[in-house]
Amino acid sequence: MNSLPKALSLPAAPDLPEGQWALFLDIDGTLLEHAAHPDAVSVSDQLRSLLGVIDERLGGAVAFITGRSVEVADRLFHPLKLRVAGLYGLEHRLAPDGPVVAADAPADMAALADAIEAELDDGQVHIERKGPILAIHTRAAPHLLARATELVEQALAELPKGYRVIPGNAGVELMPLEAAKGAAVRRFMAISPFTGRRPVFLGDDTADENGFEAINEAGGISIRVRPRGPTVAQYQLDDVTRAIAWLAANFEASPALARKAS
Ligand SMILES: O=P(O)(O)OC[C@H]1O[C@H](O[C@H]2O[C@H](CO)[C@@H](O)[C@H](O)[C@H]2O)[C@H](O)[C@@H](O)[C@@H]1O
Repeated sequence: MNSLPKALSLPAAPDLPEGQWALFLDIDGTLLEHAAHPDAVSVSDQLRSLLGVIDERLGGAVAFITGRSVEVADRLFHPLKLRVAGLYGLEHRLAPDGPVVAADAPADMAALADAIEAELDDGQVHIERKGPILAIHTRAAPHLLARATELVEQALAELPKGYRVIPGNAGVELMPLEAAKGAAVRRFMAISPFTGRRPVFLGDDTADENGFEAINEAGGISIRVRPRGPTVAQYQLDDVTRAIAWLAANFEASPALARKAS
């Protein structure tokens, strides 16, 4: 990853000029407010319907790029079904009704998860087992974040090469190197209906930085929601509410933007 600039104050995301756009969306912290537990988030009917309209307006050039699995993304947004790169790109569904294709991922982390859980020995820490990815959520026990990070770093040192640790939002995740949002964005940009369009990516986390890099390289627009640390994103939006309002203003409501759709 490029070295990140120190500046935290970015210009606010501008209104987009007329053009052929492709839209990539992170889910948690970007479209959905954070909740105490990963299962406690909810999707409003308005958001579901907004995304459905945008998908139609952009001729299907819309994809979730998320750390959630494709299955969980589908469940959250049901009955809306979009294109998705799940597990940070370790799996993807390139067409809404197409198959979910999974990378040859390294071994399941369940045993490691059990060991870390036993070590933390605290009912308030939630360990999310996502097959080859392990997420430790300390939102309900912030005092355990440092210890959780230490345990995951120790596990990383003992694993074969090919993994990395990424800070999450109120937690930490251990994942294979192949799990990278930038690669997921590039995969979509190489196929219809994304190819030839200018990409926009909204994300809010450290794991989104890699996606922002791919977007910047492609001459697109990278937007970090509520930036709290260094970022390569070009623009910012202050919170989830503003991110959704920006999406609506740029891709749904404006008659000028209706002309942008394919
Ligand atoms: O790439 P994203 O779509 O942003 O997903 C990142 C992770 O999001 C989820 O965890 C985060 O959101 C939870 C619900 O608000 C919150 O409880 C947790 O503290 C956050 O870290 C999800 O559970 C992870 O699997 C995703 O990787």
